[in-house]
Amino acid sequence: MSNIIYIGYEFKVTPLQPAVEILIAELGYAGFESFVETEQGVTAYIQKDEWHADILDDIQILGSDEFEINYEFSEIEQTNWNAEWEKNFNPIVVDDVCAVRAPFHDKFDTEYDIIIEPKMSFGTGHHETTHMMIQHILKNDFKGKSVLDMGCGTGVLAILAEMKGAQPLDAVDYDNWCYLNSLENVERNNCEHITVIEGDASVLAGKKYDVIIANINRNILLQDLKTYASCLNEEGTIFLSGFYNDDIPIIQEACEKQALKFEEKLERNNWVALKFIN
Ligand SMILES: C[S@@+](CC[C@H](N)C(=O)[O-])C[C@H]1O[C@@H](n2cnc3c(N)ncnc32)[C@H](O)[C@@H]1O
Repeated sequence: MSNIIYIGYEFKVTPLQPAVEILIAELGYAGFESFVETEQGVTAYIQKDEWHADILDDIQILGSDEFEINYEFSEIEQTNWNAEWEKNFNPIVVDDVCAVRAPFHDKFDTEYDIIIEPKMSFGTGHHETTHMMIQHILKNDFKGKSVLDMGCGTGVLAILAEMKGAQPLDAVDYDNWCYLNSLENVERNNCEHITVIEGDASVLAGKKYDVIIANINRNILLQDLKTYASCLNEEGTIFLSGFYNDDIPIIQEACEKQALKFEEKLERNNWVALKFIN
């Protein structure tokens, strides 16, 4: 079991919406990785290693006159966290086709039914970027394709890609907790073709894929795009998310440098998920 220490911020928000939604989006961008919506607002978690005293300086909604937002924060033992999460995880259904739910929820009558126990890792499908990446996967052909899910979180995207016929698949995350959680979820969903790897772009040397899925964040994508592109087979496809509309020009420029051509954009709440082909 990983011994990562988290800092948890309990935000009390009045009125709740749309403030909570905006707050979660801004905190995600600042490096917070998990969120539990509560009756009074939201509790947000960030790894202690990623935290710094000015972490909330760029969270603009905290300065808004339209909402009252108070917060307290404290260090959290990761293991104390699961029960709270379980109480607050609602299942979601994307485009009436793909359900993402916890083991304790009833089964949905959808074509794809993914069971995820995310605990501390990102990827319940609640986040706009996960939702849009699921939409991209649903719309595209994965039959017989080799796939890399970079920054796999819970493994949800690799699991859906396998359900759509992809194989073999690598699901990579540098966070030990996500690595362990993806292993669990892969097994829970009876996936047989996914190899879960703990690491960053350095584990990709010499590997080749037909499709790369990377929902991470703007800076990591800009840093590692060249490596991803070098792993893409001819006529391959790459899906990128974890950034905002305003970031499109810089991401697109980086992709064009790697001879990747823009194909499609999905957008939710100012977050985007882009498709490029080579
Ligand atoms: C936004 S979450 C996406 C999770 C999941 N793929 C989804 O769509 O819900 C990004 C994930 O990338 C991982 N990550 C961040 N930087 C990374 C890096 N340099 N290499 C590998 N994984 C990374 C994080 O640990 C996190 O699990």
